[in-house]
Amino acid sequence: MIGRLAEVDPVLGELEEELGSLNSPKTVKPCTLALIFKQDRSKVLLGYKKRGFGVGLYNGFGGKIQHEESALEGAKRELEEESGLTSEDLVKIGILYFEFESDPVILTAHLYTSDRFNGVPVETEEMRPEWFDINNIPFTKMWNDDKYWFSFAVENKPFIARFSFKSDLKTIVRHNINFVDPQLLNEVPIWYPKS
Ligand SMILES: CNc1ncnc2c1ncn2[C@@H]1O[C@H](COP(=O)(O)OP(=O)(O)OP(=O)(O)O)[C@@H](O)[C@H]1O
Repeated sequence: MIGRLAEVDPVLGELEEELGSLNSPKTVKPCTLALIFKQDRSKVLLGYKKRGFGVGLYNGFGGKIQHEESALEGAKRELEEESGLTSEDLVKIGILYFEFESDPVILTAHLYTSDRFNGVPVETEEMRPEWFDINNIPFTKMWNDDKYWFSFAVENKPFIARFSFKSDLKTIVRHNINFVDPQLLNEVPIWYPKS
């Protein structure tokens, strides 16, 4: 049977098959990622990661989705934990699949944006928040995939993308990006890890 992702692109279909197969050696790590904009979208809030995966890089706010939590619930929780902000208006704008050479884990990032939020950004143990002008995003200090998709999030163009990294976590050996119907973003399963 052809799955929802295979309908979009065969490269995503392979991934869907691997993640959906009970015998697959691949395992998934579902994460969230939230980008908060000023209401006129002139600035975006990024966090400088002080520890853990992606330390030393600027990124949106997010982390692992807990078992049985929805992606949206996880996105709201992680946003609050890492930035001190709350938002009732997170809109899903993308799904990113990341693979790393010689690593069976496929990291998925469920990407949300919002230009309405409550609170004032606070520095936490994990992140130091900073507003950036939308025309001056610090791509050289971010994950290398970000420059490929960031503008689509800013412009509200729903997409699904897949990136394959070398084990240096820097070199992208293959990538593909597909614009999709926004409805599809909510239909693709989260594929919680098997145990
Ligand atoms: C490879 N290219 C990448 N490009 C852009 N963003 C990336 C990324 N790879 C991971 N991310 C994001 O980085 C955060 C990790 O979150 P992080 O909190 O460190 O996860 P961690 O496993 O430690 O979970 P806990 O927060 O402890 O639950 C999470 O938002 C995830 O979407």
